[in-house]
Amino acid sequence: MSQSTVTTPPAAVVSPPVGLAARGVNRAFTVKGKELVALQDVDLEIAKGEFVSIIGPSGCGKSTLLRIFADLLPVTSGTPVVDGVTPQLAREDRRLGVVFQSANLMPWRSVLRNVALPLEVMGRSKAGREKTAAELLKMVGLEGYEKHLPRQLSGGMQQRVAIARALSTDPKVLLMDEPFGALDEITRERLNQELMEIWARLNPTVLFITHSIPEAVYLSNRVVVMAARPGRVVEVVDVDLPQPRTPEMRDAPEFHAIEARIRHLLATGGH
Ligand SMILES: Nc1ncnc2c1ncn2[C@@H]1O[C@H](COP(=O)(O)OP(=O)(O)OP(=O)(O)O)[C@@H](O)[C@H]1O
Repeated sequence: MSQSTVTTPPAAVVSPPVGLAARGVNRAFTVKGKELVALQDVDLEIAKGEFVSIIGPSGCGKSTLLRIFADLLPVTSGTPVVDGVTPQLAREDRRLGVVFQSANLMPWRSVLRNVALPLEVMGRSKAGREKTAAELLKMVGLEGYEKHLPRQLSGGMQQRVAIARALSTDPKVLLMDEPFGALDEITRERLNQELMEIWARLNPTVLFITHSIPEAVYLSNRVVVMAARPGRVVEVVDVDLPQPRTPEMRDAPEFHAIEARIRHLLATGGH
């Protein structure tokens, strides 16, 4: 083969590996005979290991998009990609962890046995799954609470258990739907900090839904701003702040400038 026939490698080889992607994703619902467009032409590429938040008004399709990635909802058209494969494959291969606003713990199971549940379903040995669960509980700051029942924990502690459970299968992708939305501001900021530490340590791809602009800015590499009717992406804002994030950064002018940009996009819907 002569030099002149050597071609450059295809783009797929040189572009960063895909953590999450939506390619031309549409999702409609029929409500009382009328079509409701929950997501219109959503295009999004999130690299492996990136932390991306979604913010937008109620009904703009944030949860719909997350549910599509979680394989809880099919698309009407378009292609969702999770860790390089389909949502279904990613779920079956246990590459996905999901955390919702409500911890959804089993009330009769101890904290340890709640965290170990996905591993139990996978058929992991009792000793193995309890060891993993205990390590994860330590990581989320709940060492010593293994034998407690969920009702004996505060809301913030219950969400920590839910995060530990989502991490139990060592997922490559973590989908979080307003996980701290029901918590008070102090607890929320503490959990933001802990989540940052977990992310730095395990480096999963994270998609995080929030209604809080400071939370989105503090946690993320990028913030996806959405608008409603039809649900669509308005702009993806880069958060050009150094890592690791520290609480003092919340008071920096750069932080406030990014917050102001997002607030403007939310107010105008990008117009
Ligand atoms: N299963 C469903 N059947 C009919 N309509 C639905 C269904 N799920 C969502 N929708 C509609 O799709 C739109 C987007 O809903 P979605 O829950 O994704 O919004 P959201 O941005 O997450 O809102 P919020 O911030 O209030 O949680 C809304 O108008 C909602 O009513």
